[in-house]
Amino acid sequence: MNRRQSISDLRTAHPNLNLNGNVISATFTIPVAPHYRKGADWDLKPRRGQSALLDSFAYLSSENTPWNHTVVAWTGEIDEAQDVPSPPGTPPRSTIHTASLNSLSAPIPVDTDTRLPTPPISDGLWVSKEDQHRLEEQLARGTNIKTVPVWLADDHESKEDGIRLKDQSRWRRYAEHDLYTLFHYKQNEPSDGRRERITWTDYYRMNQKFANKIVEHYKPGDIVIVHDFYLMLLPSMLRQRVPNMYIAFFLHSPFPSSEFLRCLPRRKEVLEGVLGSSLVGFQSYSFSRHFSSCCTRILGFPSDNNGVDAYGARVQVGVFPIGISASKCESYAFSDAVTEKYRALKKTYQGKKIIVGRDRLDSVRGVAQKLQAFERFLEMYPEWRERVVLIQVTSPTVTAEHEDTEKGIATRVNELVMHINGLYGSLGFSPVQYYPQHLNPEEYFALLRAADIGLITSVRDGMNTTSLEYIICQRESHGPLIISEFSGTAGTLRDAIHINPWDLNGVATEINNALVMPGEKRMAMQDSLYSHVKTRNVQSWIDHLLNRLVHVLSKEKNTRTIPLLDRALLLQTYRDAKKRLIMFDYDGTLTPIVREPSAATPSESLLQTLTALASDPTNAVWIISGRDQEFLSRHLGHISTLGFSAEHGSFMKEPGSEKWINLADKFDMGWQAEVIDVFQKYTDRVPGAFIERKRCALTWHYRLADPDQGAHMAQECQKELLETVGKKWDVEVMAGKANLEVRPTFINKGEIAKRLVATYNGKAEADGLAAGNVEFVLCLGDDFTDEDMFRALNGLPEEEVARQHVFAVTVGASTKVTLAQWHLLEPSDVVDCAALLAGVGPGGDSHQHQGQVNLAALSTVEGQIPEGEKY
Ligand SMILES: O=P(O)(O)OC[C@H]1O[C@H](O[C@H]2O[C@H](CO)[C@@H](O)[C@H](O)[C@H]2O)[C@H](O)[C@@H](O)[C@@H]1O
Repeated sequence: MNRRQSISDLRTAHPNLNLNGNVISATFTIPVAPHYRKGADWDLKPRRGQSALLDSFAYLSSENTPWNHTVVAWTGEIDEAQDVPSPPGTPPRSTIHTASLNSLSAPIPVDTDTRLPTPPISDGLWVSKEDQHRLEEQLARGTNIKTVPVWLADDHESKEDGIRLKDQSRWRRYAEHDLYTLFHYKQNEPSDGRRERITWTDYYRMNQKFANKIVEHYKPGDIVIVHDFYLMLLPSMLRQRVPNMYIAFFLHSPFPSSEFLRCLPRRKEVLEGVLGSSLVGFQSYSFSRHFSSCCTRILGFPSDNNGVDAYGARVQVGVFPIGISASKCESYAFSDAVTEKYRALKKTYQGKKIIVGRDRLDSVRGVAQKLQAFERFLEMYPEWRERVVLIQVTSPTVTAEHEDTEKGIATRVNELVMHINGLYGSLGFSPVQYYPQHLNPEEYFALLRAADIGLITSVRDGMNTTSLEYIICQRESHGPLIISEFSGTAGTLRDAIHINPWDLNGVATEINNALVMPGEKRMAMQDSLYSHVKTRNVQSWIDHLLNRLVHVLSKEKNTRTIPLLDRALLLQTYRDAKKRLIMFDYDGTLTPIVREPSAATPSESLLQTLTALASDPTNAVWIISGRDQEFLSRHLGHISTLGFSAEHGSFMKEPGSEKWINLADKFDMGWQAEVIDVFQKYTDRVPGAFIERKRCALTWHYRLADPDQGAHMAQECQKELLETVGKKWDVEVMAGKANLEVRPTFINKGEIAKRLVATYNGKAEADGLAAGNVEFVLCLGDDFTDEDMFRALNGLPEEEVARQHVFAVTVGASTKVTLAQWHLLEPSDVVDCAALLAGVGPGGDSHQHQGQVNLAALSTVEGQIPEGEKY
């Protein structure tokens, strides 16, 4: 079956999706490290690390999948190549034009370059436009992974004829200093925000430049997979620009519990950024559970084990442990060159058992714990002294950001090695053989084959490639794998020996157990691990992630995404209308949701905007809220030209009038006492919960309670109310935003919306309004009580209001399940739009007269937000 056929099969299987077969992978750096040669072809070298991810890219780019694959990534730090330039068009010796999989993604960093690194150029490296194009060409055609580079530089450094690259590592600073650290449960010093403001701005702008590049290349039907903690804002930035884009996010690193994530000052932005995806993937179940629980505890979004309800849309969360390219690893590990080195190693260590460790020099890899456990082992089991050697290879850490902390670790590790060798070594033998260096791939695989035990003691990691490569290398000798339970990989390797690296006695005991384990048991364990690594390889990982995304997308209840409100169309319709009706919900629409209901007060710019809008005699402006009269009168009552509907339609107050009309006065309120009893029972059980007593409706709030307990008890309470009060009285029990509300069924906001349209249609010039029907209806709301208004407006006959004159707008995500036709993201956008109509500036000043607003500039391309507007 060829590619085109497979894609057409996919389309047939998912007719509601518009898949075109393209996959864009957004990852931090391009698969190769480019070295600049002014006026000549770039020198492209293999990039260190991330072998599994790069293998998945190579696979997606190959003929073995139905996908047409492109990688979008930053060039990485660029330095100048130091060899003699070749004439343009002639590939230099070291240029990777037909880079093989092996050289691009060697499991051990391959660094054939022995030259000293070029010193950084203080005023930056100037790269001409022509040379930029040359690299783009080389990456598009010259490698086996089609790559589109993102050029990162300050705007004032990007000129028409080229780009100046200065302080290039700034683009990784926030991710590596703040996110990487915290995600691995390491705490930075508390911050006064000054340093962070700069690094965060770079992080934000870096994500934005990725979004620009992807949107530039995007075609409807493309799938975008965003990788790792460098790009956590990207999913939402893309969603804002192209609401119906198919987006998945995969985190390669661990994800911490909410108790830890809370320490991050930008925790909300980071979580919200990821929630722009339809599917969020993690290495292990505990990381996925932490993420969902952070969304609930930090953002207040309901969640369960399978996903998060964010802004009214479902974001699925899943577990996809990454694998390695097992067959590539195997053929390399059992090549003649490696076998030769393996034999040499075996000879050198004849009569000794070999324990092997290969880690990056980073405190989370647990090298110090490993050495301490090994020392304990030699102490507890003296019979093994001089008969066991630990060969520990430690590659230098990659980031300059952690240089200081990692220097301390290097010293500690050296001290431990010397201490153990001093204690248990002799002139002719050192029990710890320590190699702080990069190994070449042949030596690395030979070592993994020669070992009798693989020992991984990381205190935190997402996925551990060495453990998987070790399993492949032990195909014939069946050496057990001892792995830390804190490694994301441990959960998938059930037949490995799991240890707690903080329990030195436990690790020592397991080393001994592994050494004395009978051959049959070792073989059985190895068989199971080997077949796991062979089948759960990197190819099946990416297939699984993509299949799951397609499944999630096709099962989405709401395959319709709603466009961002077209402000130009809104303003034009507003200007053309002679009679207008504008209805605003309050909480979550005009003011953001906050922890305490009493704290949701209107901002100064909101008050000025509402005053200006309602003072236009052509406008009827109403606040239609679940709030009571007292709250609305206290905060908005001084704007006499506003109309009010309180408690979900129970009370009304006309513009200019002082009198509230009770629409529920004929209704028996006997139900209230019964509801209060039930609410009280749950309030007693849930610390932080409280009852809001209004004149008619009653609300039970649990936003201040533990989110899990609150949500669970709200379900119980709702069930109880439906079975008791709900069976006796004609009342509705509604689950709102961290609340439960009860009100008479016949009263709702939809009835109010219908009533207002009918009333204003009937108003004549005598009432100060133009004769005839309303010619502009704008209705904005955020929760499901506001859906009643949208439903009512959608159901009105054309004779009452023309369809093109109605703007039903929900506040939330474009993927929200709603009856509205448009969306705005947050209350501040609502205030901006209202200010636009009222002809006042965002601060409430009336300098921006209606006639001066440029309609064309307001137009949106599939919901595009102009760059910088949201920041
Ligand atoms: O119809 P609305 O104007 O949207 O009012 C609905 C309810 O909003 C209030 O509660 C909600 O907002 C609070 C402030 O942001 C928040 O703390 C609470 O968790 C939300 O449920 C209000 O207290 C209720 O009376 C309204 O019915």
